[in-house]
Amino acid sequence: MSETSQETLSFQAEVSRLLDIVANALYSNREIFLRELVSNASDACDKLRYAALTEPQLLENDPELRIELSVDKDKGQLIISDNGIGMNREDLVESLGTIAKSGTSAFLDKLGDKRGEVDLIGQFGVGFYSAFMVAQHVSLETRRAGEETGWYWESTGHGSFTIAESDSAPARGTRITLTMKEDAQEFLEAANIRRIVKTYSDHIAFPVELKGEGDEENERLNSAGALWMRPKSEISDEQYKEFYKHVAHALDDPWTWLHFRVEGKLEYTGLLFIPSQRPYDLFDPQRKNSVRLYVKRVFITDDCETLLPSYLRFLRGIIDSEDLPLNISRELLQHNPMIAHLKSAIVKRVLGELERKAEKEPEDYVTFWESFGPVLKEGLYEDRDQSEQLLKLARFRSTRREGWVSLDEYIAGMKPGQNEIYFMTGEDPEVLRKSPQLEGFYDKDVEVLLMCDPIDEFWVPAVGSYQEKEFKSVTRAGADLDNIESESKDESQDTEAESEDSDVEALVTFLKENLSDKVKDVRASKRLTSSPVCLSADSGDLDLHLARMLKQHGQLNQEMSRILEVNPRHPLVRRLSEKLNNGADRSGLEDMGELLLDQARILDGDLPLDPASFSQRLSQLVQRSLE
Ligand SMILES: Nc1ncnc2c1ncn2[C@@H]1O[C@H](COP(=O)(O)OP(=O)(O)OP(=O)(O)O)[C@@H](O)[C@H]1O
Repeated sequence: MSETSQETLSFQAEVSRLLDIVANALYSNREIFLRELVSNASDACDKLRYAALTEPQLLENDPELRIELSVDKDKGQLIISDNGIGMNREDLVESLGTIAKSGTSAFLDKLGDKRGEVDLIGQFGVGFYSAFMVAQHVSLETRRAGEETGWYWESTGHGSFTIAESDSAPARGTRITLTMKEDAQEFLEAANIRRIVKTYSDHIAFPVELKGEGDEENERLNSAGALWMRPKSEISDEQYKEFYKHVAHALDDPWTWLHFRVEGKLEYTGLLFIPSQRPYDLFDPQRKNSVRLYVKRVFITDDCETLLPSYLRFLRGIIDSEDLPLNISRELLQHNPMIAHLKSAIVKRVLGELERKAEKEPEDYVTFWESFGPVLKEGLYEDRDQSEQLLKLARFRSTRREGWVSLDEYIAGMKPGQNEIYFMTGEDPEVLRKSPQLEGFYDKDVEVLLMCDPIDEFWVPAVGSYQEKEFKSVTRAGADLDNIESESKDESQDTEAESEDSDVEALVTFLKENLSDKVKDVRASKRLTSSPVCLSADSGDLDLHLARMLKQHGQLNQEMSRILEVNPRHPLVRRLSEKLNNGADRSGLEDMGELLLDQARILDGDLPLDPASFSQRLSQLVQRSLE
């Protein structure tokens, strides 16, 4: 390196934290560092091949792209070279000093002291930095294709790295030298290197070679060639899994994969994976789709926004087209009608496969749903053409079952006289289960779906119905249980209910007058069985949970006026009613009315309208009862 240009730079704070984790207690199988470095070298070759489509001279002097591993036992070094795209100074500082991934800080915070957790770090993928699991010193010489200046980079992984111009960098591409830690000498053994490459990197599309000693020829370690072009029968499950880890930069096993070839007017091959673990940034709006697009085996981009709908953004893998033009820009490619065609074909295939899984392996399907259901549901809102099929695939928590229920199962279990699909939204199914609004539904054994993903608030109104059955929120007063036949009750109970209603009529009128500025209406409730009161929304009004969510996010300023339902069968309500009918002191009853309303608000997860007055009223009440 040339001394004059040498500079020492600090790693971004997140990188330092990550390196600390990586170097100390990361994976039980450290050997995957080699997979990561070979994978990067292969990506670098892919990038060069793409760049050479428009600038063929970049490949001119050295057209055979390849990756070479060599060992210097005396120095305890493993060297990984590629003749791919290489890096210039900016690339080096950007790529090997910072982490561009969004949500890194949040991720590291989450990792906290659970440092050993392979699962978590595996979702994140540490790539190049995994070299520090086995190396005490990492140096790198590189020259970007088509550029004059070569660069040197080195670090021991503690806080900083050094960068300088280099005279000895390869003519093109990157050479990484790992000086191994004392306890990582085993990775200098040819037998181990052979085994590791065969295990993890056999599918790499470029030759991976082990440099021969002295005059010996290089030894080819992998099969090379695009894995997805081989017939399915020649690919083992292990090979599929390793390929997934390479394309997805993941450590988990895929939940399933689809490998298909389509011939005819448009020809393409696809190898798509559904991960088994939910990536940590699945809901990050910055997150990109990462199905890689190839044209005739040439990698084009892993950022073709129009190739997948965003509700399938959990997919990983490749699509390799025979028809797309090789030489158009990535931007123009996005809008090529063939991409739209590919997209709809992928959607059809993936949803078809999910339907098959749901039917044939329902238990396994549920594990998929638990990871990716909330994302798939975005499709209900975004892609109305698929909503029928997506609704078929959706699974829900419900009041009547422990596990998950499909809409078809729900409909099959509907009660005589029930025409609607009842649901309730909230944050936690267990809290919802105890909601007073559900009492009447429990009483008549009518199943209610419990929806707890934020997206549920949006797709339900957009979709409206399934199999001609409308979705109806139980928090709307309109969700009337009168029409549904009850198994436990007979006609005489209905007339009884009517007389109960008329008993509390005066109380209802009284509360209406007194609370007119705080509620829209007061009604004798048909649904409450054990709670004295609850709030509900009028049929045209915003659902309770949605209104609360919007308020939290500053999207709704005013308080929505609600309906107060009182339970005519509850002893407290009946007692109040009697008092009123017997001409009791009205001001005491007014306080009671206020307390009932606040109680309903609390049951709904809200604060009393005026906490100070609430507390005062409550104290007075307790005091009186003690006297
Ligand atoms: N051999 C190489 N040739 C050219 N560029 C490389 C090479 N190795 C790494 N890089 C650059 O460094 C970047 C960071 O690599 P790193 O392995 O840390 O992350 P990644 O491959 O982008 O993603 P992941 O962390 O998911 O593996 C790469 O995106 C690439 O730009």
